[in-house]
Amino acid sequence: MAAVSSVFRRGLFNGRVAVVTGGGTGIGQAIALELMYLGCSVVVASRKIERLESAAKDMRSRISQQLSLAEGTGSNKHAPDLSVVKCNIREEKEVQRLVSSTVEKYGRLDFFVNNAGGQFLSPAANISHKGWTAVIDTNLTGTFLCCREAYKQWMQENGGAIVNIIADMYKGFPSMSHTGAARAGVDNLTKSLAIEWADSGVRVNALAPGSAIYSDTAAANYGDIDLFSHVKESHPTKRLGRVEEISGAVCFLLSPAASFVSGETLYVDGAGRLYQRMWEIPEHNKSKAYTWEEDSKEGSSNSHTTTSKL
Ligand SMILES: CCCCCCC/C=C/C(=O)SCCNC(=O)CCNC(=O)[C@H](O)C(C)(C)COP(=O)(O)OP(=O)(O)OC[C@H]1O[C@@H](n2cnc3c(N)ncnc32)[C@H](O)[C@@H]1OP(=O)(O)O
Ligand SMILES: NC(=O)C1=CN([C@@H]2O[C@H](COP(=O)(O)OP(=O)(O)OC[C@H]3O[C@@H](n4cnc5c(N)ncnc54)[C@H](OP(=O)(O)O)[C@@H]3O)[C@@H](O)[C@H]2O)C=CC1
Repeated sequence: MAAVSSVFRRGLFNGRVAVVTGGGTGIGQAIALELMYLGCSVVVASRKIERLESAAKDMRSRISQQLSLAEGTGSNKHAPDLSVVKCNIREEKEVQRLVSSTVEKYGRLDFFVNNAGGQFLSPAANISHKGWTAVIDTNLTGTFLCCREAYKQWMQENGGAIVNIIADMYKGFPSMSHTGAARAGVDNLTKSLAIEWADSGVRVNALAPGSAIYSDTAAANYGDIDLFSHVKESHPTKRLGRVEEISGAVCFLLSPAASFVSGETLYVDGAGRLYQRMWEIPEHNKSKAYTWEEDSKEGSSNSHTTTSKL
């Protein structure tokens, strides 16, 4: 049984309740596991209910084994609970039900982690309207709906903390322009909500994982294209990131250690955004320099008369 651990102190989140969208796979699963390890009950939500339920079964075993080992006993009065909810974050009513059923079941909602998301590789010129809409609806609108419902149904009156998982779109996102645009939208939404909801005691932050956090499900999304090996070679660390390197940072943002951190985007990317070359530009001579010589030539479309300059 694979281990679960944390650099944070055990019991840090005892009695707390979190929703983690996309919490059955990859990064979301690690976030859910670390929160549970720290005492938080978690609701994981996504579309594929069978995969989610099977993941939850495995997660419960891992956590109960880990907690028993750590306590040196088979029982733990703070044992955190794990629930699954089928939810497509693109559907407003499903998001409303996700939040209402969580509040109904647990009587509170302290943390909301907007992790669900994704995209496909494509040059911008080939993205269909439907494909663009699918990615924007998932990553931008879905995240907005989750934030809004968490706030309206619980956090407005009771406070809380939200973390929005975005992506490394610091320099644009060629080959995934739809997700770059959506995540930049969430980056900005995060700042707006941090201000609008400050008077309710709600902190809202974003976390941008570097483009190299390996999980089988993340890799499977790209079929035969070995995206992660490609990224690894051009990464300053010369390795891939691990899901627990993201979950620890999410736990930090949710914890009292970040009580004065809001409206921030934390890049967890091993400096990848500062270094990575992510798009090959073929040799070409299409970039024409502006020169005063050309500009002032008789008949040039850019030439100005003295009058027009005034
Ligand atoms: C050099 C670059 C380095 C990049 C590094 C990588 C960094 C990022 C890593 C990650 O994010 S890993 C996580 C990956 N996980 C996911 O992406 C999972 C979630 N993804 C999805 O659910 C889909 O990708 C989706 C498109 C967001 C939604 O899919 P869904 O199944 O719900 O939509 P559909 O209704 O099937 O499709 C709608 C529409 O979208 C177009 N489309 C979908 N997939 C592709 C594709 N592979 N290629 C081209 N176009 C696609 C298409 O128009 C679909 O409509 P139809 O044609 O099917 O009618
Ligand atoms: N891995 C990486 O290198 C990076 C990842 N990210 C982002 O991190 C997040 C987690 O990705 P990762 O764990 O790597 O990849 P995964 O593919 O494992 O995770 C994506 C998760 O999102 C869920 N999901 C997708 N669409 C929806 C939807 N419409 N409604 C509800 N749930 C949905 C999926 O579940 P289901 O199919 O059951 O709905 C799945 O659990 C994503 O937002 C991803 O884009 C960002 C940068 C880099």
